[in-house]
Amino acid sequence: MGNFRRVPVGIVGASGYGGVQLVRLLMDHPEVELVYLGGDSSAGKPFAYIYPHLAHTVNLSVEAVDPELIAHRCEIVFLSVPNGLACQIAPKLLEKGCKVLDLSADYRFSNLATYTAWYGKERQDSAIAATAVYGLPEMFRDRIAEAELIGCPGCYPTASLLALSPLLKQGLIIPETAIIDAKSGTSGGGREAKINMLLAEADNSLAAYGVVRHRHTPEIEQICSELAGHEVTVQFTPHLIPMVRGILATVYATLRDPGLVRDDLITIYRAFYRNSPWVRICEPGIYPQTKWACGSNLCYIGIEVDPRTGRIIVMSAIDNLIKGQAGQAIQCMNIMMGWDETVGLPKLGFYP
Ligand SMILES: NC(=O)C1=CN([C@@H]2O[C@H](COP(=O)(O)OP(=O)(O)OC[C@H]3O[C@@H](n4cnc5c(N)ncnc54)[C@H](OP(=O)(O)O)[C@@H]3O)[C@@H](O)[C@H]2O)C=CC1
Ligand SMILES: CC(=O)N[C@@H](CCC(=O)OP(=O)(O)O)C(=O)O
Repeated sequence: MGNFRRVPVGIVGASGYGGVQLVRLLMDHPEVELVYLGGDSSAGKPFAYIYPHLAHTVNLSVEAVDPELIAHRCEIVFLSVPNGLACQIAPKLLEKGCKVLDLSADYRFSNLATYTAWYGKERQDSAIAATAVYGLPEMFRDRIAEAELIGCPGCYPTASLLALSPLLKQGLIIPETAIIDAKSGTSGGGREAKINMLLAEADNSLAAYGVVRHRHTPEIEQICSELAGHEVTVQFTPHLIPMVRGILATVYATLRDPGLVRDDLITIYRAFYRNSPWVRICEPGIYPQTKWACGSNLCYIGIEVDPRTGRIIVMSAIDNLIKGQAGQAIQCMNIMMGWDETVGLPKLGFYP
């Protein structure tokens, strides 16, 4: 046998929806060994007690969060905790030499004043935040490869930015005309009990929320501005839809060149994403469904052009818990470690 060694990894927030996806995916990842699970109210419980369906594969218990102990055991740490906590844990782990992937919003913003304005928390870690890289591999693969700290994107920003990026980077639309109409399943709200996520509240109903003030707006605008090379504002409206997993973002924007037709745009998107194994551009006239992406790390993109209005309509479907959260974090880990970015990630969804 050779001297093959699996890299020890840990998850803080293992009991949550992001945490349980990470556990499932990392247990099957050929390059890593899951050695630590951390949490707050679940600390002290066997993971199999929280998720009995994984009892036959996971024999770890959830432990209290002690950065000293985590850094002693792990080389890579995933933080899947509510906003405002990772910025208290990550600096200690980085100081001890860990690579850190934060699934919350704490390290997504290059300007911490924007974070404080939208998340209401003052920060003391600006030097460390300045080293963080936004974990959208399709846009920032080279930076991710060099990073020690990743601020993984939100689920809506992932779907929205994969739809918008080719248009902004290549100057194909008037940026300020971009409208993002997005729908999410209820797992986007996490496992913690909330009244609006009760079956009786969410089922058989559909409504917008966070209209003109959802905190993903500045995150989407930050990346759009970087891609366009100037300050961009977008209109973003999220909706809660009665299903468990999935996001569909439908993006509308006015084309600069009204002569462009659907097939031109499909060719442009295919070229843009030719080295991105997790983005699939649909055939002409095919529009993606969230069900296609369910359980996989894929983002499906469908494209249409309306010659009457001069608008492009881009439809982007992901699994919010995989490409929108845990899968994308693992994709980033693969890139940071120099592994193929597809390793250990599901290529096929569940259908129907
Ligand atoms: N759900 C989604 O679709 C997406 C979520 N995100 C982000 O990912 C992060 C995790 O989300 P999600 O999995 O949905 O959340 P959940 O509510 O399902 O889980 C939250 C986790 O955080 C842990 N936690 C809470 N407080 C503490 C604490 N003080 N110390 C240690 N652990 C703590 C909880 O542990 P315990 O049970 O032990 O208290 C639990 O495991 C969030 O920042 C979220 O915004 C990002 C993209 C998509
Ligand atoms: C349906 C639902 O509630 N979705 C969540 C988004 C989840 C997410 O990506 O959150 P973070 O940016 O905080 O990581 C919301 O709208 O707040």
